[in-house]
Amino acid sequence: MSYTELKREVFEANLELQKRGLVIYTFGNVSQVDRAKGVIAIKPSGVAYEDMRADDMVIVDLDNQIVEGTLRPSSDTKTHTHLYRHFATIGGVTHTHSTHATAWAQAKLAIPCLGTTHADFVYGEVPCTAEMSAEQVARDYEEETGVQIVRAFADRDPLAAPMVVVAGHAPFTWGKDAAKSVYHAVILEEIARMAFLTRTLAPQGDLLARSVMDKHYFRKHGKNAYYGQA
Ligand SMILES: O=C(CO)[C@@H](O)[C@@H](O)COP(=O)(O)O
Repeated sequence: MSYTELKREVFEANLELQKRGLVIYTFGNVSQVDRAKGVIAIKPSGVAYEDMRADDMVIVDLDNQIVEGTLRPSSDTKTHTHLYRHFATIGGVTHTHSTHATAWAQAKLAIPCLGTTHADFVYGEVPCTAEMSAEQVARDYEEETGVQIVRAFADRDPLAAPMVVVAGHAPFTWGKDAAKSVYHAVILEEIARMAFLTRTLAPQGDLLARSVMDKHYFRKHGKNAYYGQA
């Protein structure tokens, strides 16, 4: 894929965030990796969606060095590249501050699987990362955000739950490409809203029965050796 094609795909995925109501002003960012070239295209930092053009997307290598572009890459770039380096199967990453997913992140709570809507997309809970140490924050907040996300998936397949809420911050999602990572961001905000409302109605309510979760998730995604550990 040429840089022009990569930037176009990432540009359109970023615009979809705004179309879906997941971001305001300059919040959030989407990227996509070209593993053959060892680069990503990512939204420029601080640029409003309505002012953005495809050529504004910044090409960065996986060591966070700018390869092409005149604008500053997103301030979250190091989190994106950390995920590409550690999750070998992903092709796109999305970060938003969508309201309900961010509320779960700020509450430092994983999003429980309370219904089949959740189970259609995520096997088990949507994890919440552990809080960072003061040393990690001082060292490099964005890189350490990636570290915390990878740690949250130490015993989970990142494709079994292509999303996470970062404690005290907001959600990150991923997928096979930028468009799929945005799709997962839309799904995450909806299941986060449903879980919040469900917990408001029934604070002590039960999780979805494991047999029902298995049926719904495996029907859509198939079963592999990973499952049974979540
Ligand atoms: O997470 C944050 C800030 O907490 C960022 O997503 C948000 O401010 C957008 O930053 P960028 O414009 O991508 O540098």
